[in-house]
Amino acid sequence: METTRFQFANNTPLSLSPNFILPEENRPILSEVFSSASIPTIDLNNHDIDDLVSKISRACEKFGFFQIINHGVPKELCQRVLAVVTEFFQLPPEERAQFLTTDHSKRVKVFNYYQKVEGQGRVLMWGETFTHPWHPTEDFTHFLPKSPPQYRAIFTEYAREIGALMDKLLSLMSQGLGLEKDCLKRKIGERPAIYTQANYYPPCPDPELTMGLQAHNDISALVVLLQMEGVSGLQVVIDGKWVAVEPVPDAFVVNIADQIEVLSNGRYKSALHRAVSNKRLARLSLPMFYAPNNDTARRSEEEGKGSFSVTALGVRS
Ligand SMILES: O=C(O)CCC(=O)C(=O)O
Ligand SMILES: [Fe+2]
Repeated sequence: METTRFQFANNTPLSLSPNFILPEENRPILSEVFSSASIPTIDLNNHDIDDLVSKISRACEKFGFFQIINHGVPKELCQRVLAVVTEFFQLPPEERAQFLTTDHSKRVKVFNYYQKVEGQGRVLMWGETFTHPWHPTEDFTHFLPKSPPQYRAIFTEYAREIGALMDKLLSLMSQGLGLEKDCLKRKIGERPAIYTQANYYPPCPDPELTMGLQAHNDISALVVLLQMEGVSGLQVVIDGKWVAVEPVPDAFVVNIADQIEVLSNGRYKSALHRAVSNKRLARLSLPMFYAPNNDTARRSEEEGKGSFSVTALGVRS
C-alpha cells in the first residue's frame, strides 16, 4: 500500500510532534503484549449446532472477542471492500476533507480521535476515521461517497452479507443464553442503528510513543470487524493483560459490545480494546457496528428496566 505520502484530511502534519506523543503513562508498552493464542477462532461451518452455540457462548463469556472462519462471506468481496476503502483513504486529502466535521450528529464524517491529557490538551491518535451508516435492507447508498466510483456498489453488497452474518451471530448468541433464537435481535429492535467506522493508521516511526485508537469499549451491541492481513494492531484486555488479535486469513473478528453485555446481564463481556500503530506498514480496520436505535434504548429505559437493561430476558449472570 502506498503510504509515504499519506496526509490527514485535516492537514495536521504527520510527524512525531507533541500533537501525537502521549504522556508516558498512556503509552502502549509493546514488549508486554501477549500473542493471540488465547483468543478462539471458531469455524462457523459446523453442523453440530449445539457445539457451535457452546463454543460461541464460551468465547463471549470468557473473552468477549473471537475470530470466525468459514463464515460464508466471499473472500473476494472482503478483499474488494478493503481495497475500495483503502482507495478512499488514498484520495487527495482535500477530497476527504469534504467529510470533515466536528458535528457529531452528522452521519457521514471523517474525523480524528484524540485523548484529552491533563496539562497537554488534546493528543491526536495516529489515524484517521471515516464513518457512515450501512444497512442491508434500507437504502443507505446516498450517504456513501461517490468517489472512488465503485464504493457504493461494493459497500452495498458487503452490507447485505454482513447483515446476514450479524443475524446468524445474534441467533447463536441468543441460543447460548438459553433464549429463543430471535430474542437478541428483537430486543435490539427494529431499525437498528447501524454504522461502520473505517480506521486508517499510517505507519508510525515509533509506535511506542503514540496510539492508533485509545483503549475503549464499544458502546453498540455487536461488532464484526474486518482487518487487513499481515498487519497487526488490534489488542484486547484478557485477564488484565493486553493480548494481540493477530489477523487470521479470511476471518472476521467478532466482539461483544456494551449493549449485549447489559442485555445478557453481564454474562457476555464487552472487552476493553485498542489499536496500536505499526512501524512499517499502514493498517486498515473496518468494524461494522449493530446497535439499538435511540428510541429503542429510550423506551427500554422508560419501561423501568434500568439503562438499556433486559434482565427481562431472564438471563442469569
Ligand atoms: O483498528 C482496530 O482494529 C480497532 C477498531 C475499533 O476498536 C473501533 O473502531 O471501535
Ligand atoms: Fe472498538
